[in-house]
Amino acid sequence: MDAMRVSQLPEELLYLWHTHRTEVLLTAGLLFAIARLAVHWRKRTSKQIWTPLALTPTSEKLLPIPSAKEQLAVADHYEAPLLKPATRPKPGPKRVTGTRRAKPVGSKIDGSEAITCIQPLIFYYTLGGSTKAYADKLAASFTASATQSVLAPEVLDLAETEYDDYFLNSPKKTGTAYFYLLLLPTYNIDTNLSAFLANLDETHHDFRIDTAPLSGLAGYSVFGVGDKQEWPTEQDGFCTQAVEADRWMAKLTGRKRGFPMGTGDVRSDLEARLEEWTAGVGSVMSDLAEGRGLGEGVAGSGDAVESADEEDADEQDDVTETATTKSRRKPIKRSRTDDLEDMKAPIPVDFTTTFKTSSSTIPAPPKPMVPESSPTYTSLTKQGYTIVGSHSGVKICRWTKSALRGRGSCYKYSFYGIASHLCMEATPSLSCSNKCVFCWRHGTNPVGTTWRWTVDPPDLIFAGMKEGHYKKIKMLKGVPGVRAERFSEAMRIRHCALSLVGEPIFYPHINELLAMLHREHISSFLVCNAQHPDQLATLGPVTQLYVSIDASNKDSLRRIDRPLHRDFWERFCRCMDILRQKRFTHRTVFRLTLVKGFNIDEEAEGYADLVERALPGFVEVKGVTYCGTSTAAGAGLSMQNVPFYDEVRTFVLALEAALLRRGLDYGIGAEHAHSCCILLADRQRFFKPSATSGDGVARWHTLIDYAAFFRNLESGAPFGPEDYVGAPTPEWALWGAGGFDPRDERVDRKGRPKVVEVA
Ligand SMILES: Cc1cc2nc3c(=O)[nH]c(=O)nc-3n(C[C@H](O)[C@H](O)[C@H](O)COP(=O)(O)O)c2cc1C
Ligand code: SF4
Repeated sequence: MDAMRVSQLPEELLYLWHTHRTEVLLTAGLLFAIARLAVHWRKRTSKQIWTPLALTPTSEKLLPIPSAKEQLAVADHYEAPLLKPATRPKPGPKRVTGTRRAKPVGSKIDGSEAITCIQPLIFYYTLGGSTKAYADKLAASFTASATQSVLAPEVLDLAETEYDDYFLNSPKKTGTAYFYLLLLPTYNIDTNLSAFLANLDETHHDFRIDTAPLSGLAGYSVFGVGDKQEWPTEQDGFCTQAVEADRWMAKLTGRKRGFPMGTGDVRSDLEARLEEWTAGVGSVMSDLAEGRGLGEGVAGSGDAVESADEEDADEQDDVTETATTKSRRKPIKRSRTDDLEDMKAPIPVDFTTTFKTSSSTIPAPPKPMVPESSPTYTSLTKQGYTIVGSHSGVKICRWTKSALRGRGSCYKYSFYGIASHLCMEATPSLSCSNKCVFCWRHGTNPVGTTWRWTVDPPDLIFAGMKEGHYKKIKMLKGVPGVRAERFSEAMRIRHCALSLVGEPIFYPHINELLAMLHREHISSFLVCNAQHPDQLATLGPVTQLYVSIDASNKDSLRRIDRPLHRDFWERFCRCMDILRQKRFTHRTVFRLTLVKGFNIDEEAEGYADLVERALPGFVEVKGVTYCGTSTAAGAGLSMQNVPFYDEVRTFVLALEAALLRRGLDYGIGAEHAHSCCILLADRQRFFKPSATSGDGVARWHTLIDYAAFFRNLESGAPFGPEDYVGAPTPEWALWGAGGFDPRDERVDRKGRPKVVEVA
């Protein structure tokens, strides 16, 4: 029986298994999981508590848990992650944190190290000996004027100079900052000078060397000695090696051109040019010694706003320039608004928020038009305006910069002989009584039919304008291509265009301001908008008096000028009659700004009627310049409204014909294709035989004899525009010749030479 039960046991077990296998398996799995968890928990606990510190004798003894401080102290050895969960390093480039310190460019001269004196070093190169003689003369002049802060110069012959000592590293002496003066002739043959220039080039491009190894210098300036008889212009080769040296030095010093490069012709003006340059360089070194730096706008020494052109030039000069060098300056967004006068001032500024009209019946005391604390003030200042007093402004126009670089003046040079680098553009009233569609200011400027602001005295305005203008000119001294002689000339204002923004005639003391200009022999061009007949009637002497004629009839004028005065047409017509009277005492000009779709089509006859009514001496016809702002676009203006030069020409011919039909003898006296501007002039008065030529041939005489204007004015006797007619209009400015002075270099937007095409 027992044996039988035993034999049945496997079967029973199998049966039990089949019946309970699920429970058995589940129980086993659960037990296994509990066991695993227990083992795992034990491991963690033991790791946390029992792991001995490295280098500590191993023992089975329970060790105390180290404090956080202790853990940090042994961080290299202790396995910290269980106390502070480890963060996995993110894949990707290693991130370096911390503050990057800016390299102290020019810190020596900007005060991080005390500089007690400037040491000028005069480098020269010579083959024939003349440049050495000039270098010695320069040294003698600086030695004579040496002080404790600007030392007597050392003179170094480049042929005997170790380049690496001076052009790879700059000399170092505690408390001394060095200023390099380079006097260089030009040779179109291979000389040591070519090797010197090649060395500068190599240093700049050597990737092992900082791109500006000479940035520790206080500054530098180059003077070129050349021969204009054989090499009349820079393009022909005049002083090209000096130009090249100047360019390399700008790069090697981190743009520390202390004074514009000077050039002199050995056969004519060298002595005079060198004298000017010496004076300029001398004053810069004195400024440096007195801690005033190189001046705003010169890289490495301050505000670079006005040096935007340098960036352009460098891009064009050196396409391999590194990002490091470029990143020194923020690219400056150029607006197309530089030629302010052309477009009635085109930068949008919100004046409206500042001047809310009071609902009170008690008249509020007058307020400043543009207070210093206003956003308008900040905005205008940022855009390069200098706000003078509380309602006047001054700004350097792009033509002034262009003329300083020998790249041409504005149309007023071709028509009237005004060199742009001698001209100051300003206004004594930023406010106006129109909202012209082609003006950026509409709806945003302080407008009004009467003057309702505080009035600044004219002497304050005049002094502030000059100060602002000269300050801006000085900012340009480090800009590449600025010519030393033009820079020196620019430090004496000869002309003032009162036309920047607003309505100059609105200023209650306009006559006093004009008299102040004239007393300093600064000629005056005043532009007004034919809305202030009373002020026009009482206007005193002006060298040239403009009236903007933006439309030929009432409807068109309302559409385009959007005047504030209800009686705008009556005012306009009265101004025409006053101008007719004034033609005997003033040189009067109509300025027509052509806006396609607004005031060109079929208006020639209407304009001819206005000319017949006012009989201006001249009619300037100019295509509008689109300023590309949203405000202009909001006024319905786009590039489509800018006429082509051909269209301006066609219009002028139509106007000339319309005038002739009325028996008015006007003809085309000059043109400036570059500004899309053409000048019609009264033949009776300005087309005549020249007094100087003596050949009896009649010629256009649109230029002004400024000296004669002041002579007449100071004589006290009555005089008229015929009394200060200048020399004949230059051949290159006449109709069909284009109007660009061939002595200037014409360049495109990138500074490349441009071929002048004329019809
Ligand atoms: C062979 C030769 C080539 C010259 N090439 C130029 C030139 O390309 N551009 C220029 O402006 N002057 C040129 N010159 C004029 C010299 O720069 C000028 O005479 C200068 O005063 C020479 O200076 P130095 O006497 O110190 O050597 C050249 C003169 C010579 C003799
Ligand atoms: S007249 Fe003077 S301000 Fe006007 S565009 Fe010419 S240079 Fe500039």
